[in-house]
Amino acid sequence: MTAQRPRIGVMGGTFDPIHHGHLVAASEAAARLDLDEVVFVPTGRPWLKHHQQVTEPEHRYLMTVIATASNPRFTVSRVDIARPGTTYTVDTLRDLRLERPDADLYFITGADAIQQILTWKDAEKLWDMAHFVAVTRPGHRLTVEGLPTDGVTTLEIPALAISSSDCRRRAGAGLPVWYLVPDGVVQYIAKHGLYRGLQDE
Ligand SMILES: Nc1ncnc2c1ncn2[C@@H]1O[C@H](COP(=O)(O)OP(=O)(O)OP(=O)(O)O)[C@@H](O)[C@H]1O
Ligand SMILES: O=C(O)c1ccc[n+]([C@@H]2O[C@H](COP(=O)([O-])O)[C@@H](O)[C@H]2O)c1
Repeated sequence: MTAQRPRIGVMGGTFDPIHHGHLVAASEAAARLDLDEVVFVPTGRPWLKHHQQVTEPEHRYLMTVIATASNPRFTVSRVDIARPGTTYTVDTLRDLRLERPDADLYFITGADAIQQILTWKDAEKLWDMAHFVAVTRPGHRLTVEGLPTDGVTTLEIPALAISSSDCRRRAGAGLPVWYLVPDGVVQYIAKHGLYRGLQDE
């Protein structure tokens, strides 16, 4: 009998900060697609967010570690923050495949991100590197029109109308972010004074 290849979810994001919407997306994808692990990959320099100020990678990485620490199936990778220059998913998947040649990768994206995927660098190469899991997100229509049908699975997940930009705005305005992000992340934001005095993006 041949051993089954490990099934690894990849949750890429800027995570500025990581919030419960990200965690529910990863948890639901893991349960429904029978994933052995979900690797969270904080971006280094996300090119589609060049119009906004992005918190330094080490803070975003540490918040992601704090948020995922209690889940034995969740891990965090430094591949994107360790690579100099702009972050592209084609490089993320190449690096992860080198680290885990034995595994099948499932890249998890929200409805907003999947809509843009054809504009991503080397988009045509992505379908051979991973299977894509497009999850529902409040305020965004989930459509996979024009994408290869065998390359993408759509998944309805519990709706959490949370965004990192709203969390940043709230923290900047002195409003609570309790229960939008994990408790340890609330404390990390306060400890390091993140998003304080943030201008409107
Ligand atoms: N509430 C949510 N429900 C489902 N998916 C989400 C949710 N929030 C983010 N995602 C998905 O998680 C991935 C990473 O998102 P990202 O780190 O950019 O967070 P964000 O909340 O969209 O940030 P920002 O508000 O700064 O744009 C993307 O694929 C995004 O679509
Ligand atoms: O490869 C690209 O060109 C590309 C463009 C935009 C976003 N991505 C990836 O999509 C994931 C979510 O990105 P974001 O900007 O919504 O946080 C993250 O892993 C990014 O690296 C990738």
